[in-house]
Amino acid sequence: MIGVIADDFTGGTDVAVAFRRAGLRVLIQFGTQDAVQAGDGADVVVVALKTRTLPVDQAVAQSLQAARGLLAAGARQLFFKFCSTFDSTPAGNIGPVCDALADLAGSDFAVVVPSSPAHGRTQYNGHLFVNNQLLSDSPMRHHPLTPMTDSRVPVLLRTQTARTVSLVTLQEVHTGPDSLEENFTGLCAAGTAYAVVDAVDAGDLAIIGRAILDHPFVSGAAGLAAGLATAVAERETPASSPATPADEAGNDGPAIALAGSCSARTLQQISAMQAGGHPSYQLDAVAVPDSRLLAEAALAWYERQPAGLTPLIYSSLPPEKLRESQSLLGVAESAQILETAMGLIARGLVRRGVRRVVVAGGETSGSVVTALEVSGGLIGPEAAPGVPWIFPSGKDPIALLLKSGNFGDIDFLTRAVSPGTALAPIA
Ligand SMILES: Nc1ncnc2c1ncn2[C@@H]1O[C@H](COP(=O)(O)OP(=O)(O)OP(=O)(O)O)[C@@H](O)[C@H]1O
Ligand SMILES: O=C(O)[C@@H](O)C(=O)CO
Repeated sequence: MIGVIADDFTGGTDVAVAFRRAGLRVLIQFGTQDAVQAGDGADVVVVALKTRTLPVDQAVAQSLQAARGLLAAGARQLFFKFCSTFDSTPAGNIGPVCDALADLAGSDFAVVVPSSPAHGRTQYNGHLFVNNQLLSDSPMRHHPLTPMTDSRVPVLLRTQTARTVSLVTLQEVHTGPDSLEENFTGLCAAGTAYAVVDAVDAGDLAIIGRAILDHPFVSGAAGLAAGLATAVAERETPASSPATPADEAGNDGPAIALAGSCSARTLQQISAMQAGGHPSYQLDAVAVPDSRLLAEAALAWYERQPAGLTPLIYSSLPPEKLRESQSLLGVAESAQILETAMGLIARGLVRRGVRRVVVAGGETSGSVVTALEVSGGLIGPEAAPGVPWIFPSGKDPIALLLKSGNFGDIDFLTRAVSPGTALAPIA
């Protein structure tokens, strides 16, 4: 089994689905728990954490706890999933977490591969590109928590670790898996702890995947997972077949869309659902600044809806209205009221028989997952690149779709709530 430690929730689902695409059986667990549940014959277990912007010592401690759980559950290889835009600061957390996990795995050499071509992230001569733009020229340079103003991955990593970092170029990758493996052995013998490896497409990542199949510790984004998964599927028959409709029976009942993201794409997806005739209900925290009352009113509205048309409950506002709401209630306060309300609503809806819960927004997803007491589940079909259905292992036979604010095309929400979509990929 490969044990993955992801530094955020949506990164966890992204890496999980990259493994699943190659036919592997993948489980995801949200947060560290007493023990990692490897279930019956999982090929990959992902522990999704929220450590990306925590203080270094906390990020290291949580990552180590997750990794120990994965090793105890039988992981033969540890994979640290960081963001494909190398989201971090000079203090970390990628370098310190890699140092700690490498030591735990007894590894004195590891690859570092941010390239994720499916998301438009590629690396050439150590420079990271986002949709053909240098990382430092991309919108990531304005990120509020981890502004990325240098595109040179080896340089970024050297500020975060005292260990030796080397670059392996695309030309070296193109020599093929056997000579790449020899290259890695030589680098390791010469004292390199981390090889930052170039890759611009899936073929490059498949070569790297073959060369690192037996490394005790590797690090990278979902692109590396795809390359590794290809190599695993070539060498081994997956321990168990991927999720089948039979595994997922019972998940195709009534659906709901819950939107808390105020991103431009989510606003378009909400309009598309409304234009398609789906009844919709807006949570207004300014009029009713109380989570419980907001939730009760929304659930009462839900009970009045005719059967057959999947409703949408949302709090999303366009930027100027959002600013108004935030200035009246406070940024953190309004978010807290609405996130708590969404959690209560999700719980009330599942009690009323809803079986497919589609959520837009990372923070909103976090509060729904917590309110539904979802500790993890089986990764199912992909609704959009990097957005898989999740079939939680808990008591309720539900299917969850957690969508990052900007992910998916305009009709994504409409398609996601259509009957049958949890059992088959959405076209
Ligand atoms: N009407 C509103 N007034 C104030 N805050 C709101 C309103 N609607 C939503 N919010 C808050 O805005 C935040 C949106 O964050 P969320 O992570 O859910 O979406 P996102 O940032 O677009 O998604 P992602 O993190 O996946 O990119 C949440 O905390 C939510 O509660
Ligand atoms: O690697 C990525 O870009 C994503 O999986 C991610 O980490 C989102 O936060």
